[in-house]
Amino acid sequence: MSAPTVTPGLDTAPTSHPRLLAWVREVAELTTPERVVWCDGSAPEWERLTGELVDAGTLVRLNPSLKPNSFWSRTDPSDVARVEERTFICSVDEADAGPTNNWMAPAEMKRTMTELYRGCMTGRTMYVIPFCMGPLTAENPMFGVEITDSAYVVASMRVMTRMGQQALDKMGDDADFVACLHSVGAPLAPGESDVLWPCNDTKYISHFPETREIWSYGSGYGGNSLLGKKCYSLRIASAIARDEGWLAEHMLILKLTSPEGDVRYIAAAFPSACGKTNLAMLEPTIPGWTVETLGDDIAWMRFGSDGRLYAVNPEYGLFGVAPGTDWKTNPNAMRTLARGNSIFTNVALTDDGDVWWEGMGEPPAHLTDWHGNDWTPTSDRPASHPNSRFCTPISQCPILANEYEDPKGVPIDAILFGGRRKTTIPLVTQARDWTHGVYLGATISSETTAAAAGKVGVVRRDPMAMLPFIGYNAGDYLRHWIEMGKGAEGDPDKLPKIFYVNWFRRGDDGRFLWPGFGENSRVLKWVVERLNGTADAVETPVGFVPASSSLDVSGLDLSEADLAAVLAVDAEEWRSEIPQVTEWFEKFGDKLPGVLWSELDALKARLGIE
Ligand SMILES: Nc1nc2c(ncn2[C@@H]2O[C@H](COP(=O)(O)OP(=O)(O)OP(=O)(O)O)[C@@H](O)[C@H]2O)c(=O)[nH]1
Ligand SMILES: O=C([O-])CC(=O)C(=O)O
Ligand SMILES: [Mn+2]
Repeated sequence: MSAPTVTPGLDTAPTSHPRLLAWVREVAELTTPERVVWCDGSAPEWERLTGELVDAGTLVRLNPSLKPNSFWSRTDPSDVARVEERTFICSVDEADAGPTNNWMAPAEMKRTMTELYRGCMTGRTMYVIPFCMGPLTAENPMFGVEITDSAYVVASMRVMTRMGQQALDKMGDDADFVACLHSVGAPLAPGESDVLWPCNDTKYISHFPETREIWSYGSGYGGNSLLGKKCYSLRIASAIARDEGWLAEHMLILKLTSPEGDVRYIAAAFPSACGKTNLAMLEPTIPGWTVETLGDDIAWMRFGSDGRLYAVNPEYGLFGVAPGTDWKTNPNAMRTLARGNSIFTNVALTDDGDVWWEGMGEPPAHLTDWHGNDWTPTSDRPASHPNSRFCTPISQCPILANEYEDPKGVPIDAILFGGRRKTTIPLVTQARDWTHGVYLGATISSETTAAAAGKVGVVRRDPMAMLPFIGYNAGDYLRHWIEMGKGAEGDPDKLPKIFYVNWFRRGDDGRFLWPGFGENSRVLKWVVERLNGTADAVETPVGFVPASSSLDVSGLDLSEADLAAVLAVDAEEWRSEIPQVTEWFEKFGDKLPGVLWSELDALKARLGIE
């Protein structure tokens, strides 16, 4: 290595952006890849990369007559979900990471990770992916560039973001961008053959909010490696949004049209694997209502000149939970996937080259499971991983709303918060006002799911469904939400109304009390009628719940007892939540807005405590 080495691709960049060129060179010198490839986002590039991944065995091409241009992949069994324990907010000041994030000083993290990155792309290709979150036609397009040594990441980023030459051209020579560095952390010695899913036991998902950089190492799983998604559009963007007076949220966006043709836009925040994709693509069971999709995971919301809050989905694809998705629960997802152009990860493979997962009706007599082993219905292990995912273009969604490409976004009428709780939380509750709504969001409780590594089913507080995604101090985040309640130019009347839903309440026998999925349209109808002032509600200590006659349950096979149980506000259950909420709020010290303590005090008084 005495003569200066020339890395193929390094000196033939399709851009003259000085900062970008300098950064790419610096990373290449550190990570020593075999070659550098600038991704153009073209169809031939997709063909080439997926072809190479098929040759390597990382992808298996599905039967083109069933799932055209689609692929099956299996990860290393240790690399199946987000790793919250290994996710860091490296703000200069530790206090800025707050009580809910892991923190390390930026210089120390960079020292540690630089050593991990040194030579980490040896024997591999380094890809440069210019991308834009949100429409390229936005007034201020939100650019990023991801460097990665994973072709799977490149292919997935092509589905999930607007990327390639179009983004690079739009960036010109001086646009700002979030620098996103990713490596699977698995260099190849000369002659060493690759494994199907390279990754490293050491993992870091690090964010530098001040310099707007992301460094990810050791994992190929989407939530850790598709850096435009959680890392940029939630963690980094939430810090930008705090500074600039907007919101970056873990929310779906949908358009709801009533039989009379009235249009409402609804955003909803539920924790990971708690129903956003399903609600966003819902097929209403009540006649005359239609739902159209705008987004299923992330919403960026800014005030418009009319004082209303407008939401844009920054993503270009859907990275959805596979298990539970079928023609009964989410037919629009099935139609989207039937159009092909998708990557399936950790689902099961059928003998005729299609995909299968739990919740998709009767299993076939034989499958290849997500470990690559033979599987039959007598097996005592699931064929798909509970966090197996489909990655598919949102443009294929048959009910995608026209407004999807509008850089201005859509004016939000209602925000739903929600979580997965077996008990306590009613099907739907309307907040008394914005501050009470922020209280409800701040105290969301939900059972953990397989979307993150760790124990499943543990109830935890998940503020605005953003616990793993707030890129700064969560106390400051809640204060920011309270501030947003003043509205643009002090006009709070134009703010969305806030509701809290729970599709997951169970009876004593363990079954879901509410049928969910398409039937959730009944709850959306009640929400709209509340906005219109036409539906009755009962005031309870925790907010307004539907009067039993005001929720449309016509044609629904639901007993009176189950309806009452799913709407019930049991004061005893709520009183037993109070110590947990108190403990939760105490975590924030003096960062917690005082009005949230006042909300808790008022709730205690209404529950007859003290
Ligand atoms: N019982 C019940 N289950 C639901 C309902 N909606 C969604 N689910 C199930 O919950 C799981 C997760 O749903 P998703 O819609 O993919 O969750 P998400 O919020 O988009 O998740 P992330 O992509 O992880 O952010 C799936 O297995 C669904 O089948 C519902 O209304 N009732
Ligand atoms: O980030 C992921 O892996 C998928 C996702 O939407 C979530 O976990 O909320
Ligand atoms: Mn999510």
